[in-house]
Amino acid sequence: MIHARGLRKSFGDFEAVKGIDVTVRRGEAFGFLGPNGAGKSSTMRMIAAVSPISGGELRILDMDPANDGPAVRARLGVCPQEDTLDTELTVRDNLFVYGRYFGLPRKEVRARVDELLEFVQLTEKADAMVDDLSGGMKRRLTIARSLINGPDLLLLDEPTTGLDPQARHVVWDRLFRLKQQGVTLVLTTHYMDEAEQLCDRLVVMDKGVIVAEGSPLELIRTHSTREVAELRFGVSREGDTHEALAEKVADLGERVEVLPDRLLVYGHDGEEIIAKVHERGLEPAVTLVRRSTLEDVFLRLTGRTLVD
Ligand SMILES: Nc1ncnc2c1ncn2[C@@H]1O[C@H](COP(=O)(O)OP(=O)(O)OP(=O)(O)O)[C@@H](O)[C@H]1O
Repeated sequence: MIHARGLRKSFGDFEAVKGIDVTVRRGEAFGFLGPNGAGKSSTMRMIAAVSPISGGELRILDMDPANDGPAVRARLGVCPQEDTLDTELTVRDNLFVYGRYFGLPRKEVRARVDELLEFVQLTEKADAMVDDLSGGMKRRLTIARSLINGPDLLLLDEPTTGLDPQARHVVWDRLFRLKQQGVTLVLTTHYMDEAEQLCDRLVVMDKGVIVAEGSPLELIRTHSTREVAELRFGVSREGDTHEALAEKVADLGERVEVLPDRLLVYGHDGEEIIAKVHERGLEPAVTLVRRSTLEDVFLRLTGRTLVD
């Protein structure tokens, strides 16, 4: 579905995407995970055939977006990061008008609109104006709009950014269903939980390059340990900076990370690590054992958290 080799994007002297290789296969959910400014949106815009590539090679649906832009775009569904719904139209008309842009016959669009409203659970809002919808509903409407042409490939740029937890789960549920229906999904996100929930395979991007690639599980297995013991210390005694505390527990795990508010000790058995911390007379105010996540992978590979 997507084949990119050495793909680059520059804005003047600034190189936002520095030669990345990406392959997306039919039917998979593929993610670009990375913090703000990693180059995810720039990549997505090239894939959507709306931004010319600055270098390398890119084929979308076995076509060249530079020469076959309209043909590529006709087979894509695009859910952009910003809300681009038409506020002067009703929910139903937003879909109807968009469907007509693709040259679909009226009758066919009408049936498709009803089907999509049902799918994104907005049938009851069909005649409401867009401004009267919640953020989550608007996002679902944008997803419905991106599906109007029955796309082979659906591109979603940060599909749940700005939504509250419940609204995010509803969007995830819909995307999950699309995946089950065999739609190829390509999404960008800076939420590691979103990447873990939805993506079969993903690349971790930072500063325009790909720093890791694989399934969420493979990435975690390759770049992190099974468990993580989180230690939060209260007001520390003189000399007990986080760095000093980190040294005192360094041998308890395979690796220790120092964050502004806590220490992360990576190892096989988090409970055992915490027991040993106590044995040494160190008394963290709060402890937590959890499994490793993609956030830990990112931290390992870049020395920063995704939120940073
Ligand atoms: N049109 C543009 N002109 C100049 N610089 C740009 C342009 N678009 C993006 N950039 C720069 O390219 C870099 C990558 O931006 P991009 O939007 O691709 O990142 P991102 O990973 O999608 O981040 P975000 O989550 O903030 O969208 C940033 O430093 C950004 O400032």
